[in-house]
Amino acid sequence: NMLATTIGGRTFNNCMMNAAGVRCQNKRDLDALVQSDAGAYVTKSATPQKRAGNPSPRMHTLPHGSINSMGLPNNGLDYYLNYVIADQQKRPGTTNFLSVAGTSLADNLAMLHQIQASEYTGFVELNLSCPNVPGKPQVGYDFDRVHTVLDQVFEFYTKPLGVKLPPYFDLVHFDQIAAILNQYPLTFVNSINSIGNALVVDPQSEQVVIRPKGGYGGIGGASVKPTALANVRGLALRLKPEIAIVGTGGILNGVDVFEHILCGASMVQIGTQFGYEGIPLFDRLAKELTDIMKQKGYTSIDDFRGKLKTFD
Ligand SMILES: O=C(O)c1[nH]c(=O)[nH]c(=O)c1Cl
Repeated sequence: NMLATTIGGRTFNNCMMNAAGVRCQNKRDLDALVQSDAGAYVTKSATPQKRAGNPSPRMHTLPHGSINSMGLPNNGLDYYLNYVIADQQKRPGTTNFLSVAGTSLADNLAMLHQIQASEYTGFVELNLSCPNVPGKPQVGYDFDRVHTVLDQVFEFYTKPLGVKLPPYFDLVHFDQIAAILNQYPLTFVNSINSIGNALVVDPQSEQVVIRPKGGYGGIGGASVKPTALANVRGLALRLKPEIAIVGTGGILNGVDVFEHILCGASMVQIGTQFGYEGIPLFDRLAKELTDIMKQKGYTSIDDFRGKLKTFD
């Protein structure tokens, strides 16, 4: 079909899925994704143990996007690992994404050892970009740390793995992170996570809109699309072809999916808008994207992936 895509030798019948953290924290949410037209699902980023996360209000939505400082609330790795293993037994041949976000290198390594030893055969998304754990810097902004983490992970981890990156805002940083990532057998890179530590103010109440960190949180939604596309394109132009790109950020409509693919994405993830719209989003986006492709005479996303033109 027109929306099929392949990453790491696995074929998905739809190049669209949820972004980690949105409507994917419990079995009910994940079952809804399994039943939907999404090409895959990703589970809420897991820590080794169940975690309550930051105090509420910790998420706020606005016309042009969302701000969140959830603080990694999740049911713990066992919950999600059991879910994805049960699902792969029920639906052999399907591939999904298990997201892990340890708050320390030791936690990340422990979780990956557990997954390596398990019968899980799907993808792992190693989240190096959570901006909301108080006192914890984003690994993705410390290039030496990224090197260390990936060195230690690939000492033992042999199953398909990708990393979730924060947005970068300097072409030199695209060069630097790509030079590191190209040294590893990564299956994919997911770009971007929310734009971290933004501040939303309510002028009427003269107050911030979320409790944690004095109101600071990660931004998602329409306003981050130009940054998301810049990162998808920046990585597509620099990463070795074996590393697929998952494009995340600012997708509301089919045309936004089209733009992410044009910039080099093989799969796209939708967060903020999926939070608003729920499961019907995937049918709407599939129809809108298919219509765009038909108007342009494309029959597969391979026809235009990465083919963004410049003026020269
Ligand atoms: O606060 C969160 O749970 C969170 N929020 C985000 O916007 N990105 C992340 O990776 C995570 Cl882990």
